[in-house]
Amino acid sequence: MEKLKSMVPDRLKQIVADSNADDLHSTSSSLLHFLKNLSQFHQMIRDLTDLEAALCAKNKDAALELKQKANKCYSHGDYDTALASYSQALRIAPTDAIDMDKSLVATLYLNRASLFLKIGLLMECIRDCNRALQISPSYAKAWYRRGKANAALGNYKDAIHDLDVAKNMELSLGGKKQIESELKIIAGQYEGTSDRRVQHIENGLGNFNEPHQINLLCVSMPDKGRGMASPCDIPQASLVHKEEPYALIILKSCRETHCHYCLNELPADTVPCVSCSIPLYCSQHCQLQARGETISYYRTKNGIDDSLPNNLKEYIAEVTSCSDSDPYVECFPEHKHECLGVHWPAVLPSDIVLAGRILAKSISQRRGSMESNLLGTLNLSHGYSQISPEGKLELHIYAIVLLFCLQHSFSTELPINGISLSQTIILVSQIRVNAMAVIRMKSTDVHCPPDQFGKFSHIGDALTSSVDQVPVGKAIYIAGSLFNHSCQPNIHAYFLSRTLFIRTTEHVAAGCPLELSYGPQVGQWDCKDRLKFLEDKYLFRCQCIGCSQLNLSDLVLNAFHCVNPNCDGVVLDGCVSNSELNKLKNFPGVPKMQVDELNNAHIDNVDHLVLELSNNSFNIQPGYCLNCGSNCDLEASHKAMRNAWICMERLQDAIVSKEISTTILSDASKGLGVLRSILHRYNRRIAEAEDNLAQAFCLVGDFQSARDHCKESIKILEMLYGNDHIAIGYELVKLSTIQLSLGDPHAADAINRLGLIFVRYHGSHSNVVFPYLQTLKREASNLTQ
Ligand SMILES: C[S@@+](CC[C@H](N)C(=O)[O-])C[C@H]1O[C@@H](n2cnc3c(N)ncnc32)[C@H](O)[C@@H]1O
Repeated sequence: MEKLKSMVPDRLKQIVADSNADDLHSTSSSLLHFLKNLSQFHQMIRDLTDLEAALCAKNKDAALELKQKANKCYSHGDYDTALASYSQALRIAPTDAIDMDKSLVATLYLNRASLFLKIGLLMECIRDCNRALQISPSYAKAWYRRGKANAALGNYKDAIHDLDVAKNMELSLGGKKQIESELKIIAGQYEGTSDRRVQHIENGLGNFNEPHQINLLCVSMPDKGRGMASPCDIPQASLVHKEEPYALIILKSCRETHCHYCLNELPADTVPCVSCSIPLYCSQHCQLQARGETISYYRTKNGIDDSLPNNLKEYIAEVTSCSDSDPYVECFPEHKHECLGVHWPAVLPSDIVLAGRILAKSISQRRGSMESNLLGTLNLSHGYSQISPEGKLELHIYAIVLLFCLQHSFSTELPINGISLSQTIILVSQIRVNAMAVIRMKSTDVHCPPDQFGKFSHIGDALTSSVDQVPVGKAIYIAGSLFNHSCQPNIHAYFLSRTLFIRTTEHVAAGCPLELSYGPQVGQWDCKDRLKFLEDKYLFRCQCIGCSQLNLSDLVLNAFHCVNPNCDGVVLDGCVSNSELNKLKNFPGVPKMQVDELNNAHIDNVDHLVLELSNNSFNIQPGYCLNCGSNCDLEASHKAMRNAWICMERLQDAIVSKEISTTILSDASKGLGVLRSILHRYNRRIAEAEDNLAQAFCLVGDFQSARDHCKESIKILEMLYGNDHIAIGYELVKLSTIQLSLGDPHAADAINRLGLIFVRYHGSHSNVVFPYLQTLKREASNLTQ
């Protein structure tokens, strides 16, 4: 890309740099004309679309090699490597490949099923047997393994059926005898037990039904374009919006860990794409939705003996039909056009591949050339004119490259000309402004990751955990795109599988705008950092209340301590004070801060500040205490802060490597002392340092110190975010697990409080979004019993 960009003549670069949304037709045509005459451009397209050169095509020889490696590791007891190798072999094995008279894919599923049986992953074993049987219904060994796993699950009736079928399919006399003796044992176990049948369901999308009856209003806002507003008073934690994505894509960083369709974490029994080696799915259901095809399309000859009793024939039919839990929902198979073994979808940036999915959907829905009203249908805003000259050139080139790649799937249905190119450029600009980051909540044990059953391990009596938000995908939600941003949002967006849910986090009065955060929030960053982020990433200058009116958090978040030891006032840095002054300039004459807010914040001696505010003569000067006016040497303070922070960075590295030495810990504790002496007591860095020390003390097993630091961190965050913010909920997870480790009964209060915060943000979905909540509640009730 960089090379192509550098080859564009300056004259053309200038034309593109000056372009606006209305003349893209001509600028893109000029660039297309130039690139079409460039051999390097054609080479790049060949590299991206040539089947021979692609790394994503299936490869039988490589799959066989991996199968051998996996078998060897399995027999040597190296189960982790064996599992990884079977899964990789499945990923690259051509679906129609035959190995020793059997479907290679069916054999690989069976071998992986044997491994799952060995390591006790019984449901995974059964699912893999089902997959092998869907391809080869007369595969005796697959019926046998299935029977063993069913027996181990206490699912005796099915186990007997499985082994009965296996006995009928087995050709060797010795094999038949062995199965017979197993059958006798299982029949003995079955006698006297009540018939309980474990459901063999595939992984797949859950059903998250919760009705929402509020029809929101789409209104026009003077400074933000269209936006959503409430037609009536809406109570806190109400579900106000639910939507499936128009198009969605997984982030590159999650390709190996999350399902490419539903974006849930991958189980051990991953299902690969049927015709290329890129996507991994959690189930055949997801594979089918994404590709429109599953392995059952590659079924070998049935080979079922007609003389089998009818009940067994019915049983075979039931098992070997597609065993997905959810019926196939007719939808656009979003990966199909990418799935030709070519590797442009793996190489191009996610938003370009997402644009490809939207274009492909539009072509296949209309079965004709790209409709001129595609963008009208989406009706999304874009910020093309605000994009930098460099960015505009890149967008032009990507649009051309994408259309050439897509033409391999759609040929004449997709003409490449000024019209299609200008639409693609606008489409990518719309994606940049409107795509939502799909986030998953991830709980991590400070000591070890959860085991394969999702349980958290205990080290001694310690159970210490933290919660992170991990972006896993990007998606366009058409109605969801109409919600504007606020750094002090009153709604919260979250995702279950692919579905977007939006919930109020406070009572919203009729007519009020409903605004969510596109990322930055008051309490997390100061105003200048939030404005910069939103301008860089979303191309707009934020007009939300947090960025236009003074608030306590923005003043103290990055502030220094007053040099006067008796004063608790705020000393602002140059750039912070500029952005705070801008708020006053843009909104003169309005009392910006509530006296209550300041009093609640327990900042002593703030009367002076409040007085000046209400007189509209508020004077913010960098380096001067807002309370007593003392001057602080900002340069020296910065230097001292940087030095102290070096100790904290060493501690952070040690936490990552889990090697905490006494020296590193004591240096970091001293560093915290320095930070406390130079930074304002509600400076966010102190909270971060306290949190780092809490984690480090957890790791060395000093839970009392960990608890003290965690509490200090929470006190600061409460000041910055407010008491009931989700950020406090995350910190309470840490605090409560430390308290549980100590047997401290206050854990129950912390868990109760965090439960209420999670309900405020996720309503009835709290336990689904954060399954660990139930574990915590159980632990808390054990403690109080
Ligand atoms: C996802 S769209 C939201 C809907 C948009 N207002 C519309 O009319 O389609 C994002 C765009 O809305 C506008 N916007 C959203 N939040 C804003 C805010 N806090 N301040 C200013 N503009 C905002 C910006 O133009 C931004 O690029």
